[in-house]
Amino acid sequence: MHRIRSTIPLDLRGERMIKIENLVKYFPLKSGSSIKALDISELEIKKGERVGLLGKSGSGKTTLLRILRGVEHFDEGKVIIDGIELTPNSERDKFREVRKRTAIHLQRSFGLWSEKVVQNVIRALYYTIWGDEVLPEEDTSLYEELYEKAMKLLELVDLKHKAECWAEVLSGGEKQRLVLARQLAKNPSILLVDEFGTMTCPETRRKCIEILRRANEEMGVTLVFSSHMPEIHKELAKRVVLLDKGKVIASGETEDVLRKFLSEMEPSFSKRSKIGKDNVRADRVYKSYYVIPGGKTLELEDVVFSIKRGQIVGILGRSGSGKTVISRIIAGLELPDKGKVLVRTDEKWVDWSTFGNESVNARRKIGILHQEFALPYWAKVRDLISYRIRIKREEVVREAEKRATELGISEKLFDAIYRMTDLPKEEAEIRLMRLGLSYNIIKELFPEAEESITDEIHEILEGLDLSLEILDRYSHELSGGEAVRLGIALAVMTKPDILILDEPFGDIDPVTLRKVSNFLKKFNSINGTTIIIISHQHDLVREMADRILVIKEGKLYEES
Ligand SMILES: Nc1ncnc2c1ncn2[C@@H]1O[C@H](COP(=O)(O)OP(=O)(O)OP(=O)(O)O)[C@@H](O)[C@H]1O
Ligand SMILES: Nc1ncnc2c1ncn2[C@@H]1O[C@H](COP(=O)(O)OP(=O)(O)OP(=O)(O)O)[C@@H](O)[C@H]1O
Repeated sequence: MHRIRSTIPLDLRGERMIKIENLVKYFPLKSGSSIKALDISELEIKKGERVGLLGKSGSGKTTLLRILRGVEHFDEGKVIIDGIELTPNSERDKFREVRKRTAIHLQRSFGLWSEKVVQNVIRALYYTIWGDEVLPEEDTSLYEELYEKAMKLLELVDLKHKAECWAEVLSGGEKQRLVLARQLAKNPSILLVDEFGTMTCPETRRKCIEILRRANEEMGVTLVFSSHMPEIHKELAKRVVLLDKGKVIASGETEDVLRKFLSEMEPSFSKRSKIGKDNVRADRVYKSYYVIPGGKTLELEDVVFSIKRGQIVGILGRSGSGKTVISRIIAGLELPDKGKVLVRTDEKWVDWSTFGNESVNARRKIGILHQEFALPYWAKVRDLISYRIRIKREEVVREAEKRATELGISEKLFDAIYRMTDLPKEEAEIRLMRLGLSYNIIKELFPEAEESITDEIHEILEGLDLSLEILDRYSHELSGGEAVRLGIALAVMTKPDILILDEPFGDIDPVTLRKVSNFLKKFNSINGTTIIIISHQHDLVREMADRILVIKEGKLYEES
């Protein structure tokens, strides 16, 4: 291991909180082989330290955090966490004990209750006392006491104003802060945080950094976090540990470790795509959401813009400003309350509010990566690719239309069903249920069949720095960054005319990110694809985009 000068202040060189010795972790794969995810000979973290974990996607950060949380078993070595020694043969009780002393905030996984925001925190507070996430009866003194404490935590994470909202309707960044409030409610000795900054706007990110710093300084919580964002390490870490293929290869002062890591970055590709005619138009779009209780959550007013073929357009705005909503309106997955959104594919303008064959044809040319995308857990990567190719292929759609006619499904209903194929499965299920249908209708209309994985698809995977070996893995056998890159691959491999990427950079380290942004710029240059990117990584969006649109207080502005 390369030791870099450490600047931990003397007063923090206190008692040991975590000690790792000769830790080895393998993941057996369904295919029969296995992956060595961690191989750490030695690592020690003191009580009260703030340690940042850095490393390329797949280097083992999440696995290490999960082991420290007591939810992941390992194969060799010893890990001592707050005085509790874990080995591969430790009894379950030991792992349970570790879980009582730690709290974790996982990447893109919110695990929230389908209840009011404040009740989510009340449950976490209840857990600290009784070890179960129970919601006490309202109108009891216990409920009131926990309510008051929960409101203080919500104030700390700047969500007091959303206390009475249902958790589902929070934006990505708001959910992230709610998760932080829930973890702090558990009053842990060690707080483990996996990629908290990626789905939040710079302002919320600064707030989260402040929350974590205060939890560390005022509550004495030892903080171990992973982040792909150099600025988060600079602002929050007292020490950075660099992982590479499961090994600790450097540990020490933030600037030094970052410099070592970033030296691997490839040069940026200069984009040179041809810009064509308009192919997206928003005409005086209005959209608002209300929730009961909670009131108005969004009011977009008089949104007007057009985008040309071949342009890369970034959409920026604070957390909760409506970026995801706009992207879904562009994709025809939400309809405006007033106004129109039109897209042009195959030289024809299609208004998403008119259901029918033309909109089906346009949908074939749309690629979308959702912010809260989740790959089906048990699916093999190869099968996910086959499905995505089929669902956008013209002959397959024409066959599906014929089957729909035989089943008495109208052209308009077929379009409504086909739109669901661009939504995450859980959401599609809910929407289909509202139409009186089940998800089986999609399987019936689009029967499974194996597609060949062409050289072109191999090139896409490799361009996104994904090894072809993942084709035979299951989606849950991928790291967070590998899953997002697969998500991008699935969105681009059908060569859409319009590609919408909602937070595609979140879980990716800067070195891999450069490869991904270069890949997208080359893809845009070669295919003339219109790319709409929503991301809180503002510098990168500005570097890639031809234009920037900003949403502020319900209005959309062109940045000059
Ligand atoms: N179906 C819905 N019902 C009620 N409110 C909603 C719904 N969908 C979104 N909202 C609200 O609209 C606002 C904007 O949400 P959106 O997800 O577009 O934000 P965002 O700008 O993408 O934020 P982030 O950067 O945090 O992801 C939020 O306050 C959210 O609570
Ligand atoms: N459940 C699993 N089954 C099989 N392999 C896994 C599993 N989870 C992770 N891996 C593999 O173990 C290695 C380490 O993964 P881990 O998620 O710890 O990486 P990471 O550094 O957190 O990556 P990222 O930055 O992409 O989130 C990767 O090669 C990954 O593919």
